[in-house]
Amino acid sequence: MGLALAAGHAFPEAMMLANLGAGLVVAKPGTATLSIAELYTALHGDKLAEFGVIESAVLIEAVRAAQLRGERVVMTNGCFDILHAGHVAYLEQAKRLGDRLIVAVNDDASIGRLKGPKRPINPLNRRMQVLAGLGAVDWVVPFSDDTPQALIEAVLPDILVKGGDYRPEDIAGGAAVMANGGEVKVLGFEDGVSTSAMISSILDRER
Ligand SMILES: Nc1ncnc2c1ncn2[C@@H]1O[C@H](COP(=O)(O)OP(=O)(O)OP(=O)(O)O)[C@@H](O)[C@H]1O
Ligand SMILES: O=P(O)(O)O[C@@H]1O[C@H]([C@H](O)CO)[C@@H](O)[C@H](O)[C@@H]1O
Repeated sequence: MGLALAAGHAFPEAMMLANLGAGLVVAKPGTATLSIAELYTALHGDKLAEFGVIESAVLIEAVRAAQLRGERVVMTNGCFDILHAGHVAYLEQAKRLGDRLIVAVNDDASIGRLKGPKRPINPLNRRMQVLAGLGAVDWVVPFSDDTPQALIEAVLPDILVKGGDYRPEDIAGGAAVMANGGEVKVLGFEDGVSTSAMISSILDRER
């Protein structure tokens, strides 16, 4: 309770935290300690167990809890309109850099502005559903801006990555991640595979 008051919490909130902490400690055998991560998880309950498609406010809480547990959080972003082998290879490579992988996905209007009015082929919910089904992916979060900069600045992952078609200095949000002590990495590139190439190939065959 003293710690909560010293951290600036009001009296009722400090009492609630002290009570929650006491409940956790008495459930342990003998003389026991309590970590901030344990208190945080108890406070936020089931929400932090969520994985898959998630809204940004809940994601930020889940990331903070993961980082308090000592987990390294990796983040990337993109359109992922028609998922292909290049995407899967780079997402698997991304996951191997840490413990958790977040994929931020452009919403439909954002893709229309970026890639033209005939895109996306697949709507946001379907694109997010496919990504969430990959073993390498922990959380999928949508964003509606032209770039994921604001979202990345709020999430502050430990490692920010993009595929090999990017240069580190062109990666939106990279400066904020590095200023926070994180890393920015460009991963491998699977030659000859892209969503646009798949669409062209289908159109050629059907002509
Ligand atoms: N062939 C590939 N190998 C590795 N990474 C890739 C490849 N293609 C795309 N990526 C990565 O996947 C993410 C999403 O890219 P995006 O959805 O634009 O794929 P794309 O196939 O290039 O699409 P489009 O052809 O519509 O531009 C980006 O981080 C990009 O670096
Ligand atoms: O699918 P793309 O074209 O790789 O995804 C874009 O990535 C951009 C990149 O993060 C710039 O550094 C981003 O600005 C854009 O919104 C798409 O997510």
